[in-house]
Amino acid sequence: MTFPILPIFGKDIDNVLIDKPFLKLAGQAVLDASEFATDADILAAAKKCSNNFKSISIFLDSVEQFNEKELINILNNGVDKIYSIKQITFESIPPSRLVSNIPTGLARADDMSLDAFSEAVLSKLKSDRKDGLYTTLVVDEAERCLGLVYSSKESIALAIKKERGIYFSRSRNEIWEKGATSGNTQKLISVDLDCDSDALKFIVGQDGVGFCHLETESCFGNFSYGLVELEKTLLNRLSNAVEGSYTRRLFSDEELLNAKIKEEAEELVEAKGKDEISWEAADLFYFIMTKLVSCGVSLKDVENNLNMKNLKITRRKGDAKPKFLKKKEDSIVEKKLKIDTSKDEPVFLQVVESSDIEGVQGAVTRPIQKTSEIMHLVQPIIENVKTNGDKALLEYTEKFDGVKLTSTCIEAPIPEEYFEGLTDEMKNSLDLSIENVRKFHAAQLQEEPMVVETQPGVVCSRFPRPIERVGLYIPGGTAILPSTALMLGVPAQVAGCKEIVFASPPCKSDGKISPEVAYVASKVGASKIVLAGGAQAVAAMAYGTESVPKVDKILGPGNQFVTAAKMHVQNDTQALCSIDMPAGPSEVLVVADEDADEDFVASDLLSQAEHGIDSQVILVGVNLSKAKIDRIQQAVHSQALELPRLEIVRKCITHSTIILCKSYQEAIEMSNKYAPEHLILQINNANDYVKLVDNAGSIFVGAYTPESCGDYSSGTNHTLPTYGYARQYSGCNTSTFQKFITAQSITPEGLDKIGRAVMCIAKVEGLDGHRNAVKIRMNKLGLLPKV
Ligand SMILES: NC(=O)c1ccc[n+]([C@@H]2O[C@H](COP(=O)([O-])OP(=O)(O)OC[C@H]3O[C@@H](n4cnc5c(N)ncnc54)[C@H](O)[C@@H]3O)[C@@H](O)[C@H]2O)c1
Ligand SMILES: N[C@H](CO)Cc1c[nH]c[nH+]1
Ligand SMILES: [Zn+2]
Repeated sequence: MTFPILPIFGKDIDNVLIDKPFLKLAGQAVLDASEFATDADILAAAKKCSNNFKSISIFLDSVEQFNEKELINILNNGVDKIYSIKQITFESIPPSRLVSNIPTGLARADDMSLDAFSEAVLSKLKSDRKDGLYTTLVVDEAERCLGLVYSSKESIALAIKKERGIYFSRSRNEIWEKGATSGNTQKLISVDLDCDSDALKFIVGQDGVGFCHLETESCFGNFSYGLVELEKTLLNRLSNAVEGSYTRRLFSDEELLNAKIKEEAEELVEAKGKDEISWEAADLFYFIMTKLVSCGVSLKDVENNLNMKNLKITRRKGDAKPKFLKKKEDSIVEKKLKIDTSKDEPVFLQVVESSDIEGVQGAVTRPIQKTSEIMHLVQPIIENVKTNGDKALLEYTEKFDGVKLTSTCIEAPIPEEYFEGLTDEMKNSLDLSIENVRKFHAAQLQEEPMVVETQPGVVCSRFPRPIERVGLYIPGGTAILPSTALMLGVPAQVAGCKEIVFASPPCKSDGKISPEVAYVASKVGASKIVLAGGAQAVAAMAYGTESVPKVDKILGPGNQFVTAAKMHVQNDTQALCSIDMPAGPSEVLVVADEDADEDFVASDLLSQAEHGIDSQVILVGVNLSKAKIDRIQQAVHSQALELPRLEIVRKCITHSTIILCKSYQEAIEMSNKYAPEHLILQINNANDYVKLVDNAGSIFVGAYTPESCGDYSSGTNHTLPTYGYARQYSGCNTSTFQKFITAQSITPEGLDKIGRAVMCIAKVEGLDGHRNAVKIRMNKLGLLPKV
């Protein structure tokens, strides 16, 4: 702050500013404390000043006028400095804030004339230019540069007098009032001198289209779209937004706006990585700015507040309020479960009645990010891999998986070192699982063509062909999944795919793939293992790179980045690549009745909860008593505490629920609506209810059928549709690795049977070429009457 005048105000500050508005241009003010009785009076005056001045200080004759606590209070509430002739030092007050030397330029505001004010500025200025002018930087209220101009002593005096942007035009050699002809005028807000007093800074409020004669906001073009521009847009929308628009809805529905702020804040909390965090933060800023504008609070007000907080000399401890650290229902549940929470925070599921429509809606909402948001994050990754191939792949592996590799793939035959550490027990377990999966998938293989004679002489057939080159994604972010390798590799082999490529993120510690995944890869005849994960692995297989072959279909589960990338490439005709299904974060819905074993129920819920924080587990209870619910919650809690992935489980459980139904029928309907990846029936006569299931990836029937068996060894596939896609997708099966070709063969007799129908329909479609292809043949066969 180098303005040469520091006006000192007494109690009558308002009237003085009405009489002498030019004083505001100093941008700084001092309050004479001798005119105020208490620290509260000083702060009230300082608050009033804060609208007009960037900096406010206090002048004390004697520091003893206030005690230490009061001085701290003054400095903690936006006062920059306390000037005091008689000095005392306090340990808790920095010497830079309690100053004994009286600043230069201090002058009584009520005695100050306009001429004296201008003269004080002009006498301080020196010009280093031949024409005697002063370089003047013009900035807006957010201190964004509008342009560079020149001022003369006369133009400065006039600018101060009229409080407008008035400069000296070198081209016209005359005083120039900005906007006098264009209407793009400027209100002068404050004037600063630079460190050696040879240049000025005018802070102005710019009216009209902007500062530049080319009608841009600044002489350097328009400003980029940051918070200041967002504020302008929203202010504009506040007065002009069309009825029915989203912004209008937000302005008029406070509850919706507040809910969006909470929602975006939560998404920001959960966001990871620079891109995702900046994306979520931008969303949050949007809703916050909407709230500010709708409440008449400006960005400047917020900045003033930040400034004030920055001046605090004592700070609060900053702990979060308990309600944000613990779930609201904790206390009830603690009582109910009688859990010693001092040792272990309870792991419990929310409970809702099926009649609570909103509660159920919340319970069955999957904790996933909007596809559009994830797409925005994966698209640049895909484009980069498409353009830069292996180089980009290696860079992303270093960035996301923390491994610096020199080559992207392991080629078959996989070198021995990759199998190190594989025990016989593990090999036998994998062999048993592979065999069961092979049996079940081989049984699905249709080898003979299907032949149907639809009319005498019209033979239609259909036969399968393997998809030639398949890319199998084996997740490896939070857990290494050799079971997924076999669930995908075995049916690919059974179907007869010619090239099987595996992709999986490499292990952080040694940059390798797990020996179990390597073992399965060699058993199913994979030609390569791409050491990469996420969107980058999907892109590499979809488009091919120098080392990764382009495949025809990509299969396999993965997190939201993997799923979004699969969906992107399948929509890109350039990739010419299909996918199996959106198989995202694991989920389970367990239907249990009063007779279900609570330990079994809890273990099934936890087995999927441990997959990832974005997994979801739901228990649909049929006529469960309160005591039963408590026992299930207790079992979930005590089993969870023993799990190594407890922290993941805890997060998953925060969006997992028990829904209470009144009948088996209602429970199955609830499940059909949710369309779970896995449905577990732990109810009496479970088999009888299978026929009522319309939507589910895979069903586990009866108390002794844990979902884990399907995950590993029984024979069914564990790559299954999630997000509710079980409504329209099947889980992975042998036909997922095949396509079907149809063929037909027609004899003259057959042509006689269907030819007229073909001609008739072709005619109505206006496709005479089609009609002719039949007509010519039928004519030659003498099947049509001569005309
Ligand atoms: N539906 C099914 O059939 C099925 C089967 C098995 C597993 N799953 C699910 O698969 C998922 C596996 O997820 P995972 O994370 O453990 O492994 P993953 O291999 O799917 O994902 C790990 C990769 O994600 C990428 N990634 C991580 N953070 C990123 C970021 N901020 N930006 C861009 N990329 C990023 C990295 O490249 C990393 O290699 C789990 O949700 C699990 O529930 C589903
Ligand atoms: N349950 C997962 C599918 O949602 C598959 C899996 C692999 N390993 C253990 N489980
Ligand atoms: Zn599982």
